[in-house]
Amino acid sequence: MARQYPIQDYRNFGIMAHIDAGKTTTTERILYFTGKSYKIGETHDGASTMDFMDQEAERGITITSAATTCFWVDRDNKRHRLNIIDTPGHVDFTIEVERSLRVLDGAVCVLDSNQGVEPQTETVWRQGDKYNVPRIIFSNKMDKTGADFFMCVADIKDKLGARAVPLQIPIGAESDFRGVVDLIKMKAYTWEGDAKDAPMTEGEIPAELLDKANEFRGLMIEAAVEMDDAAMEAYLEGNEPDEATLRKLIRKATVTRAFYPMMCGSAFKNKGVQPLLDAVVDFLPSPVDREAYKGTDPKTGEDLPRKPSDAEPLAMIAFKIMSFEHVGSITFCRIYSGKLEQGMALANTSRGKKERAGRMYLMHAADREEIKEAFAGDIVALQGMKDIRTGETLCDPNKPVILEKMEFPEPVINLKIEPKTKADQEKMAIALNTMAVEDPSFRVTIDQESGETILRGMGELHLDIKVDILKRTYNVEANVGQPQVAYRETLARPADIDYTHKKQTGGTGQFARVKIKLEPNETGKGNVFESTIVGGAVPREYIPGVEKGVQGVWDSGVLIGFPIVDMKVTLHDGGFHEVDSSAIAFEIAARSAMKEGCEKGGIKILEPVMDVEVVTPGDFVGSIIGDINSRRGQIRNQEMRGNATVIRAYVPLANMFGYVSQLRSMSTGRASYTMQFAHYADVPRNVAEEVKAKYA
Ligand SMILES: Nc1nc2c(ncn2[C@@H]2O[C@H](COP(=O)(O)OP(=O)(O)OP(=O)(O)O)[C@@H](O)[C@H]2O)c(=O)[nH]1
Repeated sequence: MARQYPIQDYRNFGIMAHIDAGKTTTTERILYFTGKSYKIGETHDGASTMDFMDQEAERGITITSAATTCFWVDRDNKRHRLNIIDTPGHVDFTIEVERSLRVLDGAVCVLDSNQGVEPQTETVWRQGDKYNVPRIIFSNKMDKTGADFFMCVADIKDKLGARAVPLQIPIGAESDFRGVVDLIKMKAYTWEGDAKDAPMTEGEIPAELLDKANEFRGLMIEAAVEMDDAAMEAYLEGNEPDEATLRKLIRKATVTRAFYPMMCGSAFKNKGVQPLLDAVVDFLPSPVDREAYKGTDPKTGEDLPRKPSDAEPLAMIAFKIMSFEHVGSITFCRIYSGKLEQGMALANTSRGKKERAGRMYLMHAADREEIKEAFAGDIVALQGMKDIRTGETLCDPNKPVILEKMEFPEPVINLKIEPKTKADQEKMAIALNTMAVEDPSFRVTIDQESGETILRGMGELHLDIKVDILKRTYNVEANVGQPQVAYRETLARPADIDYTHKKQTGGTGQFARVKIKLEPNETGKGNVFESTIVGGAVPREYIPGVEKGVQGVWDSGVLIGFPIVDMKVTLHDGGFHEVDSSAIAFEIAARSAMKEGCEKGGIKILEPVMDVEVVTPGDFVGSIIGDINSRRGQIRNQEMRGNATVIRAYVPLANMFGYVSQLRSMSTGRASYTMQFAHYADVPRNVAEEVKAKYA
């Protein structure tokens, strides 16, 4: 069967926003208007269709990024296939935002018209910049008290340094918000009442808005004609581009990110959503509007870009793995090139494994549709993949390629967890394994010495939710410890060690001698092991044993039991015994040499430092700054955002526990904060003593 929809008519897009700007509501209205969602669910009453996990519905935030397929008919009666990728807005889940941005072609950035650009709007905006994602801005909540569209336009320039070009202006605001003026058509679109089935009525622009509409239409046209010399010339001669040309120019500007079209409405009151869908189709890129996707040849390491075409060999990225009741694990993939058919053999080139395409689905908001084949540009859900992780490439085994990888941040918080019974122990192991596969920013480790299970994640809330899932979805009874900072250890000074491991107790003895040099590596460069042995002082087959010993010490740490980072180890000499040497002997020797070397060179403790942003009314600035200082924080800057003050600071994570409630009580609940991992830094001497006393 051939493809049903030309790739040019696909729109793979996401919706991004600060928490509570209305992303979920906007998504649901889109699903309603595209005819796929039959019931409008409100986020906070648990009936939402996108937020289908209990934990999300209860907390009223979106954690998972589900992909949803729907269709929109444009003004020429052409059906377009929309794949919506939901992205969460909470800082603890930036990883979800990043992975969504990696696989979508465009995005709608939802603002709260009363708040303008909020801290997380800024974060997701910058992430969008990182992945070159074209965007449309939707100024939502125009019905809310204090809603101000023009403030939002200015805010985007001030805070994001981005050029927003309104394609609409609002008709009324706050409780008087009635609709929008379309500056391309120069018509008014209004909705009578707030019902979801209220018809959209086209009419003339209200007289009192005509001047403003003309002013903004002028600005829009000026911005658009910059995209084309002929159009610019014609415009300078007094000829405005016609409607079709204007759309074409705006599309070009959007796709190349010359500017960001700006729309407005109220998702909640069902106003402005249909024009937003028209804009998605008119201006956001289709898969073919983006450059060829970067890839490398797994054998040669050479560049091997893949064009968005069915004629190219199959290549896709697994961007999300989720388990569903009765179905098991589902792998969401974006097909970049080629055609996928049921039963096809696949290569996971990132992992060097074979897979087979079993059942395949298109996911709609509440149901799924089984399909037999899929094409370049599609987002498909595959059932029954054997061994795959987020970010890995699946492709035609005869035309192997590895598509560009995703970056995952290191977890900064640890949580000890202890199952209550033996039965819980077994359930927990299976559950944690599934959860770690689903979320690459969540890791599980078993402490080698104590045998304890440690959950590692991006923040308190992140791990809180994992524990919740464990208890409720998997029915595991467990005792949970206090969240702990994920410290790191690193070498202070170089050290050279000559170590001999010798044992002679009946039977075969053990012998291994290693000479290793330990050096601090550049910050952030990670651990490196190198062997410069040439003359066979350590036979080649024993070198992996040495590396294993070194790695073991890196993993377990030597001072406080946290992993060692940024250390370079060079094996440059050694010795062996014809009979008594073995890989194990060399591993033991390397381990002891490492411990001796770390002691000689000295170990420093590193702690994660967070980039914290507090938004507060002016009255509380003094006490908030005082408090940050007392948390060993370092104020970076302070500026006004609307009528609020924004304080940015670096604060050690260790001193951020329970900050929510402290901030709340300092500001009578009016200040809010967000934070994300910034970097690791040396722990001051007095604090190091405390940390040692606690963990050593
Ligand atoms: N007045 C008004 N309220 C809205 C509008 N859109 C959404 N809301 C409300 O704002 C709140 C947050 O909306 P959500 O859609 O859950 O926002 P979100 O951005 O998905 O939030 P997270 O999932 O937590 O990131 C809810 O109480 C909505 O009912 C709107 O257009 N006008």
